[in-house]
This record gives sequence, C-alpha cells and structure tokens, in this order.
Amino acid sequence: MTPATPLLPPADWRDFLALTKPRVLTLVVFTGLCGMLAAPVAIHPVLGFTAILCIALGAGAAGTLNQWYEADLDAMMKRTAGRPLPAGRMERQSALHFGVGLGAFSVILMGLALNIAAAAILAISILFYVLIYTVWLKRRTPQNIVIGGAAGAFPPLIGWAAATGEVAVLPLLLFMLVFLWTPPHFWALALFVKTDYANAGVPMLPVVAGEKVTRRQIGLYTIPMALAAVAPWPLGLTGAIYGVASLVLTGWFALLAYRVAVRTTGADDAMLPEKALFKYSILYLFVVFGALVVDRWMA
Ligand code: HEM
Ligand SMILES: CC(C)=CCC/C(C)=C/CC/C(C)=C/COP(=O)(O)OP(=O)(O)O
Repeated sequence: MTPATPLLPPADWRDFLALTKPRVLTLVVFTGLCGMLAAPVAIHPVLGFTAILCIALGAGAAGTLNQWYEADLDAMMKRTAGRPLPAGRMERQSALHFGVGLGAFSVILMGLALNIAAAAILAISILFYVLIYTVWLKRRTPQNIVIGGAAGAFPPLIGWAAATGEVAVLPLLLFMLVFLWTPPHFWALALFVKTDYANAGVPMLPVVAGEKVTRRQIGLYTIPMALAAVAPWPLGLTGAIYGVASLVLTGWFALLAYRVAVRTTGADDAMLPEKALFKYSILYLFVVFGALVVDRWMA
C-alpha cells in the first residue's frame, strides 16, 4: 500500500547540523565558556568540557525546535528558504525528535555532571527561546527580540553556574550586556533585510514602526548596553585589562550605533552603517568576552 504522503529518505547529518544554527552557536558557546572561565572557581577540565558541550547541545536543540516550529515562515524568506525543513530535505517529525532528544539530553547531563543551578538555567533558556520567543512573541509584537532575546543572554550565567553552583553580580552584568546588545545586533540586520520579514508577515520593528524609529531604538539600547559592558571594572569585579578593553570596544560600538541612529534614508554611504554595526556587533561580543577571560587569568 502506498502511504498518502511519501516519506522522505533519511536526512543527511549536515541537515541535522544546520538545524542547530551552528554559526550563531559559536558565539553563544563562547560567551558560556567565558562565563565559566571568569568564575573564581577552577573547574576540572573534563567537567568544564561537559558543561560547554551541554550549552552547545542545548542551544542546538533550541535552534532545531525553532526551525521545526517556523518552517512555514522560513519558507517565505530568501535568507532561510534553503534550510532543511522548508527545502523539503527532512521530515518535520525527525526535526522534532532530534530537538526534544537533544534538549532533554543536554539538561539531564548538565544536572548529573555539573549541578542543578546550571541545568535549570539551561532548561529555562531553551524554553525561553522556543516557547516565549518563537511560539509566543515572534509573530505577535515588534518587541519579540527584546524580550525573547533574553534566551541568548543566559549562557554566561550557565557557564558561571556550572563552575560555582550559583549566580553572582558579574555574570548578571554579562547577562545584561548580551540582553541589551541583542536589539542593536538584530535591528541593524533587520534594517537591511526588512523586505524578507515584511514578505513573511513577521512584525519586526523596521516593518511595523519604520526605519526612523528603529534607528532611534538602536541608539537608545546602546546606552544601557554600554553601561552594562563597562560597569564591571569600576565596580571592582575585573581588572584594568577588561576595563580598558571594554571602554575602547564599546566606544567603537557606540560610534557605529550613533551613525546608524542619525543616518537619513537615501544617504549615499560607501557601506551602510547598519551593515557595519551588525558585523561589528558579533566581533564586539567575541572580543569583550575574550578580554574578560584574559583579565581574569592575568590577575
Ligand atoms: C532574539 C535574538 C536574536 C535574533 C533575532 C538574531 C538574529 C540573527 C540573524 C537573523 C542573523 C543572520 C543569520 C543568518 O544570516 O542566517 C544573526 C547572525 C548572528 N547572530 Fe544573532 N540574533 C539574536 C541573538 C543572538 C545572540 C544572543 C547571539 C550570540 C550571543 C547571536 C549571534 C549571532 C552570530 C554569531 C551571527 C552570525 C552568524 C553567521 O556568521 O552567519 N545572535 N542573528
Ligand atoms: C543556551 C541556549 C538554549 C541558548 C539558545 C539561545 C539562542 C540559540 C540564541 C540565538 C538567538 C537567535 C539565533 C535568534 C535568531 O532569531 P530567529 O530564530 O528569529 O532567526 P531566523 O530568522 O534565522 O530563524
């Protein structure tokens, strides 16, 4: 008997990897690693490796479940139409099983090998990204990424909690830094891929409120982000290496954000300031978190 819908052949491992959003994952994992290495407790290398693996697997599970839920949206956008589900290279069911299995495994392993605090925050971040951001907010409000973006800010807290079993002021500031960094990071990109989101009916800020408001919001979010980034040194939580690095790197971020904020439509720039800010936003977080670890280790 022929089934009503013919089953696809088993997906390639590369498609499973693509479900985890591996490129975004590199920065998520790096912030988790730095959160762990900045903690005042030296963690056994095997346990440290396990904790980072759990963050990677948990974030991969979150990315997978995001793609499982929004295959319809991804199919409507040029940037995402080639992903395994919208491109028809994989059964939705396989993605769901993979995502749930990976997520459960990461949280259980974190709980067994590290501690309950780290496992609980990991579980919260997966659920936050999948349920709060993807299912609830993304299609409903232009504030989707402000609130939902918290999911991506948890890894430094998870890394710290994995090493110490608790949270503290420094990892909370790192959480705030990533949380407040997310709107400028994403809205800068949304300014130049606006039509994709408009076509898919996703209420991203530039689509709903327009370019001018988005530019102003990028500028506004940069102010508290900068404060969260530079606060650890004056608060005595880091040394001068982090202090100076964060001042210089954040100063450059603020300058790029200012250029985005004041740009008027139709201005003739060699490179769009929003493109420059989006690219720099990624380098920025890598280097600021790297500086934190260097600072800790040199102290
Ligand atoms: C709700 C929050 C966020 C949204 C909506 C968002 C959205 C995006 C989008 C649409 C891209 C372009 C990716 C592509 O071309 O496929 C991107 C790139 C990227 N994002 Fe985010 N992002 C968010 C938060 C984060 C967080 C928290 C991190 C890490 C801490 C992060 C790290 C990256 C990296 C590393 C890239 C570059 C990937 C590449 O090279 O292709 N993002 N982001
Ligand atoms: C530790 C842990 C569980 C972390 C998970 C958090 C995580 C994966 C954060 C990254 C955020 C992200 C890639 C948003 C993309 O938005 P989108 O889904 O709207 O982008 P898209 O249009 O490319 O699908």
